[in-house]
Amino acid sequence: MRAHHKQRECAVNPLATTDNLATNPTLAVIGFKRQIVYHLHFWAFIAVAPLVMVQWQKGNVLLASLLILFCLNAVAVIAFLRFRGVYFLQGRLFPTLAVVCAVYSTLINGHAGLYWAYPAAAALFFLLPLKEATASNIVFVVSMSVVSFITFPEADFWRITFSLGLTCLFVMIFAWLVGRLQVELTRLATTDPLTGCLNRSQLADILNGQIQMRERYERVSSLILLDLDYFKMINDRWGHLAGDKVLQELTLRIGRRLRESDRLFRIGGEEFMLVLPETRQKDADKVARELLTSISARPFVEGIQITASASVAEVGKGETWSVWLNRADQALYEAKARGRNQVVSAARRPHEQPPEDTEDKALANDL
Ligand SMILES: Nc1nc2c(ncn2[C@@H]2O[C@H](COP(=O)(O)OP(=O)(O)OP(=O)(O)O)[C@@H](O)[C@H]2O)c(=O)[nH]1
Repeated sequence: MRAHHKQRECAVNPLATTDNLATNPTLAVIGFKRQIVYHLHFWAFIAVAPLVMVQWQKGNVLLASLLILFCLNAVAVIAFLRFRGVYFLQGRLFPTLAVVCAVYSTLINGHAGLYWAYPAAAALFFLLPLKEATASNIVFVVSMSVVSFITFPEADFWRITFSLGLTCLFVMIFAWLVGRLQVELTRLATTDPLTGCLNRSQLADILNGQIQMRERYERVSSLILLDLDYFKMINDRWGHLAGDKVLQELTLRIGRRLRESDRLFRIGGEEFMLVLPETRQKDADKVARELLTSISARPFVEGIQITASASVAEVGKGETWSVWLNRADQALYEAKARGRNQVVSAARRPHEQPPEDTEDKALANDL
């Protein structure tokens, strides 16, 4: 029934994913974006570095200096990504310098500078968020139009304006579709298709996030494991499709009771896990009991009457996510063993004192 511990516990440095496989979809997307930034800066450096010499020899000191800045920024971005896993200056300098260099180079070098406007326009969509890239490109196309109007004959001005505008439009549509595809693929990879609950892919990350809140800010979260009782019998008696509908309705019933910040996972066939941020054991116990009541009180589709068992575990100090989950798992076994349709609170680890006790004692002393 349960195989949580197969999941790897290590947090992966997203940049390390240039060569390794990411352990969850979110890390895969971050790794993908970083690879784009990395390769763009690398190849831009290779292309632009020789131009520094060319422009210097031609006496275009300002343009050569801008290109040197461009190359230094490329080296810094690559180095920061490689060794620190962060963007140097948020990756903003490349687009700015690329646009300024292309405009200025066209102004002083004519067509020789103009050719660089096309890759610069496309690069903006790979480096900036879509809205920012679109706005920057509008400014870029307008600037290039003005420069073309000054530098070239009228026929060339129209050609440049339209061809550059069209290039921007095509890349924008492509970037927009890639963005949508990425959101859709992430959703598909992180959710269970039957119920829409989160699947196990982000389980470790979300539990680790709660553990960090506990360690850094003393914000205590709890988790609930909830498992339907004798679900096999439902499938056997009413069929698999009816079983599926029960799982879907169960998800709706649980969802109605949750807060926006709570997370609902389907971690096994008929086993669910709820992560309740900033919720102490006592309050999570109450939620679990209410959930069991909402499950057993009313029949499901086709009059199917079912109950569930649950366990509740508040995160303990110094616990890893697998230890935390394991405590909840043991308590769920206990709930099943005690006869099902009940909530069992996971035992604290021996050295931990429940904070409620301290509060209660203080209250007793006051009285
Ligand atoms: N309809 C349906 N059934 C599923 C799905 N996933 C798992 N199951 C079934 O869920 C049942 C789980 O059976 P068990 O693990 O024995 O659990 P149980 O019958 O609920 O018994 P206890 O948990 O001990 O109370 C199996 O019959 C699985 O085939 C699903 O997506 N849809």
